[in-house]
Amino acid sequence: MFLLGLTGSIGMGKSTTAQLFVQEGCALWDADAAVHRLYSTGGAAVAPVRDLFPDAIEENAVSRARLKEIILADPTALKKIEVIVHPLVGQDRAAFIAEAAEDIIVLDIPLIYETGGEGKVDAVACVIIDADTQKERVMARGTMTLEQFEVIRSKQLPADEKAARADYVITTDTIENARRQVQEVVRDIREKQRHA
Ligand SMILES: CC(C)(COP(=O)(O)OP(=O)(O)OC[C@H]1O[C@@H](n2cnc3c(N)ncnc32)[C@H](O)[C@@H]1O)[C@@H](O)C(=O)NCCC(=O)NCCS
Ligand SMILES: Nc1ncnc2c1ncn2[C@@H]1O[C@H](COP(=O)(O)OP(=O)(O)OP(=O)(O)O)[C@@H](O)[C@H]1O
Repeated sequence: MFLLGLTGSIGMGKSTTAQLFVQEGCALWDADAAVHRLYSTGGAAVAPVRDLFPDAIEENAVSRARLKEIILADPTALKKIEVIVHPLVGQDRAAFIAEAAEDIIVLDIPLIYETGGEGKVDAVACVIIDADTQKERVMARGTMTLEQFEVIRSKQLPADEKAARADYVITTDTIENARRQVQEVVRDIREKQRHA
């Protein structure tokens, strides 16, 4: 079993590329999706977030809209939320890995370098696209203001630094190109595993 970390800056194409790995027969665990589960009604992050930021709770779930307002108003808020969320995300990931049967498990982890996660995987693939396209794509989603996008981006390691540290770099200019690169990565890993 091979653990491949998939990372990249906000809006550079992690989720889209992750689905291309699934189409090549890889299992996928998604850190952002784990956060969604943790924030939803009954999720393990709801009570600890409520203790710190009661205004972030709506109908017994963590409201991302409220959380974004809080993060924008309070520069220390995101760090406090991360202290709650990241250990819970780690537990979710460990449970997934223990269950998976595929030969390659892709772990979609936006903050793999920022959180020291690279030591827990066998290799890292990083998606990359130029900064103008990144901004256009994030703004086109309509889920964040430019200011919110800049806050998040400023907390992330620069994209070129991530790419320089990664074992594989996937350019997300078109889907077809990204798919070819994903197939190449999968072929390389399966080849190496055969010789291991
Ligand atoms: C800031 C929040 C409310 C924004 O929610 P929203 O639904 O608008 O965006 P989403 O969760 O899809 O995040 C978009 C992208 O922002 C980036 N991002 C999210 N959290 C962080 C963070 N703490 N530091 C840096 N980048 C981050 C990631 O690239 C992510 O893919 C939300 O991301 C959050 O609660 N983050 C804290 C938890 C966390 O650290 N998650 C990161 C994965 S473990
Ligand atoms: N290879 C590609 N070719 C063309 N468009 C792409 C490609 N990959 C991603 N995109 C587009 O870029 C946008 C962002 O992609 P995606 O949601 O996969 O990014 P992400 O890195 O997962 O984002 P986030 O960090 O915010 O979770 C989407 O609109 C998607 O359609």
